[in-house]
Formats: sequence, C-alpha cells, structure tokens
Amino acid sequence: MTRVALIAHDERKPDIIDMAQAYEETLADYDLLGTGTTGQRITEETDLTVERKASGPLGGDVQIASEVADDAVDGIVFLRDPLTAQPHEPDISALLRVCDVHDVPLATTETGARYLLDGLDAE
Ligand SMILES: O=C(CO)COP(=O)(O)O
Repeated sequence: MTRVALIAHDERKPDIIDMAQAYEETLADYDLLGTGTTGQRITEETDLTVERKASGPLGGDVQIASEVADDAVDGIVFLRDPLTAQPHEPDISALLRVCDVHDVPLATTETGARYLLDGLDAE
C-alpha cells in the first residue's frame, strides 16, 4: 500500500489540516504516518488514521527518515515554518537529505503537496 508521511510545524498545522480535509478521500486509500502532534491533529479533525511517531522535536523526523532509508515511504508532505528556527533543525535536514538519497518525493509547499498527492493518485 502507498505509504505517505504528513508533517507540519506548528504555524503550518492549519494548512496541513485543510489539505488533509481537502484530500481526505485520496488519503483514506493510503497508509499514513506522521510526527506526533501533526498526526494527532489530523486524526482529530478528519476520519483518517495516522500512525503517530514521536513529536518532531523529540525525534519524529528521524523516525520517519529511518523508514525512508528502508524504502518504506512513497511520499512526504512536510509543511515547514520558514520563519521560525527549530531546535531540531539537524533532524529536519536529515529527513530532507535521506529523501534526496532515496528519491522520495517531498513537498514543502501547499502547491507542491497538491502536485505530489495528485501524482500519487494518478499512479
Ligand atoms: O516538528 C515537526 C517536524 O519537524 C513536527 O512535529 P509535530 O507534528 O509533533 O508538531
């Protein structure tokens, strides 16, 4: 089954919830995972089931990076807050890097997320 990770920094959580609601029918066909708080918010505000990893600052990004390294993830939507420094920036960089290494599509913008999810849906 297609496995998709959903991650958003705090300032972007309203955006990822809007996206999850708009794409709920598509996402319902996928095996979803996410960082802790993002996963919790999405499960509260949609009927989707999300496997929750640790919260980002507590290692959730690296847990997802580990799955990417195992070729277990098909796509990631990661709505980052570009205006706020994150204490776990090295973890975020690791996740982005491992996606580059494994050619896993990663969208960090809402438009990119739409392209990514439409693309996965068309496969
Ligand atoms: O910090 C994050 C990603 O780097 C997101 O973590 P949460 O979903 O737990 O807020």
